[in-house]
Amino acid sequence: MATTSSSGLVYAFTVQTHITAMPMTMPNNCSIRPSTSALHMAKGGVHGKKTRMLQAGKKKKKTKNTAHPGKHRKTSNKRNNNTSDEGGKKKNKSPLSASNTSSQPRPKLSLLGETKKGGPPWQVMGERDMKENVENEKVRRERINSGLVSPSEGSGKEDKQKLKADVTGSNRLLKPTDRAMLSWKRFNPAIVGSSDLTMVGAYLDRNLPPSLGVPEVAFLGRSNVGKSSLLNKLVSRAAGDTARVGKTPGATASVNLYALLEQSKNKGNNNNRRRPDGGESSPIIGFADLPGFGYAKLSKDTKESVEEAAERYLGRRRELALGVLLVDSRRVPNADDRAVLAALFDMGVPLIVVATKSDKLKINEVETAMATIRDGLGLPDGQPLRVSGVTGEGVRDLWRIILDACETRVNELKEAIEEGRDDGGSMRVIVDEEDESGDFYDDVFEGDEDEEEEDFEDDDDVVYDQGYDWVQAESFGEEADSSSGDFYDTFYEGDDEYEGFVSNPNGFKNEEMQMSEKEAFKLKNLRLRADEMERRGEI
Ligand SMILES: Nc1nc2c(ncn2[C@@H]2O[C@H](COP(=O)(O)OP(=O)(O)OP(=O)(O)O)[C@@H](O)[C@H]2O)c(=O)[nH]1
Ligand SMILES: [Mg+2]
Repeated sequence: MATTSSSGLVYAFTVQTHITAMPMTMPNNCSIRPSTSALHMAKGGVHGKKTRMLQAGKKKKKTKNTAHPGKHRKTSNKRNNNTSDEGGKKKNKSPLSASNTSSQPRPKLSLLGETKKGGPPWQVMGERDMKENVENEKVRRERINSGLVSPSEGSGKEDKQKLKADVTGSNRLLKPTDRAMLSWKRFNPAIVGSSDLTMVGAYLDRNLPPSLGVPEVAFLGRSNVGKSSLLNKLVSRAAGDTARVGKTPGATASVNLYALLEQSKNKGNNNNRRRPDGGESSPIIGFADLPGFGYAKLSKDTKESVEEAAERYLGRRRELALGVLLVDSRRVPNADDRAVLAALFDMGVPLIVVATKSDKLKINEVETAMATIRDGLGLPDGQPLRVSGVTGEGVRDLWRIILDACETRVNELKEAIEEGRDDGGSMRVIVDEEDESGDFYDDVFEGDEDEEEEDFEDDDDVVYDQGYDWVQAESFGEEADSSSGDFYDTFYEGDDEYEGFVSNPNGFKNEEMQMSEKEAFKLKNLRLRADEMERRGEI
């Protein structure tokens, strides 16, 4: 029943009369380049010949392209683990471009949202697949009725065993040390709270922020576009629940790294930073709030170092799963926006463009505003995604895209490791041996199982995969009022010496069991659904 992806992970289990798990390949499948015209509108051009990434229109120093080509190749290849020394042989290459290295594979660039015209960008199962599933189920039932299969198969026992074997098998493809990368899979945005987000630090030096060992999502866009507010909104599920994501002019003048922590059973209690075994909560997704570009008030030097920090992060951060480019929904995209889009594209960073402050648009302005951004940036249908850091519009969709992108990035890294293109590096988090018992996770998951039963009782079309059942959760996305801004005062306080996460993984010793239980539950749910279809005479 469960299908494994080409890279071995058990993938999306999409329900809606869907009996078979489908690979969730959204980001790679949706690969699309921005239209050529849009790219060429970016000052400096697509290939970065004349532009630094965050400085649209600025001329690049010649020496960077000619005298030391290898320097930039090294930079650009970090993300893709490319050690080729052919740098400089080809002309017109972006110093940040991984795409121009011929001999090494690179992650496919994706602009999310291309999958289905008019439909959500994450739609993964077409009508044909659904029909096929229904046909398969039909055949299975006929076989049961005609006595061709054993009662145990009819009761789903064999299916369950196969499912378990599939899940277990694909889990085994991951080394225990890699499993920490999958922690986000159990994350449920429906119950996230601001206390789950912690600042790791602000970085403006030559080094990259410390690795959290988990996939990361970067927010970038013009200054004041709403990056921090949106990040806030992602983790603030109720009115007044605001994370400490900074806002003072130029506050985001460094790469501010946040960690979303694993969720504990008793939500909303700050003391739950500690697990029952005394260890600290581990991160499951990293969020980088990148410096806003186009911020006129910064001095030239500061601006340059800020841009360099962002550029370094984007070009080298191997765990970067998704870039979220924010544009103000009321404005026409400018050269900066296009240059950043082109640079991200060139670096092979999967990308979603979101139009912020959608609450400020009147209903009759929405369509035109979105079309203006789409045309201005050469985006595919379905983009930009409309979001509001005030009302929470688009936040659910963004979460889904983020989680999908995390999955894809983990798979890419895993493949790279398996093929010897990557040594694992910082994503290989050391597993704490004391966690072997898995008691903590038994405890956590006991409660979740019940929640799931409730969620899937209804007859609505449910589309979920790998625990993305939050799509249905009613508690999610409560409309909240605007954040006051007071909390920004404490933005930098006390965070300087933060060092909780880097070597604090806990692995998923019990993950096999949890996943097979989860899959078994889904199977049960599918059977109920199939029964209902049969009752209605649909199969
Ligand atoms: N109405 C409305 N206002 C918003 C929204 N998002 C942000 N704002 C406001 O826009 C201003 C800038 O928001 P920030 O989130 O600080 O923007 P930023 O992109 O992080 O800015 P920098 O860190 O300076 O780059 C603040 O006054 C926010 O309250 C939104 O969705 N709707
Ligand atoms: Mg900010």
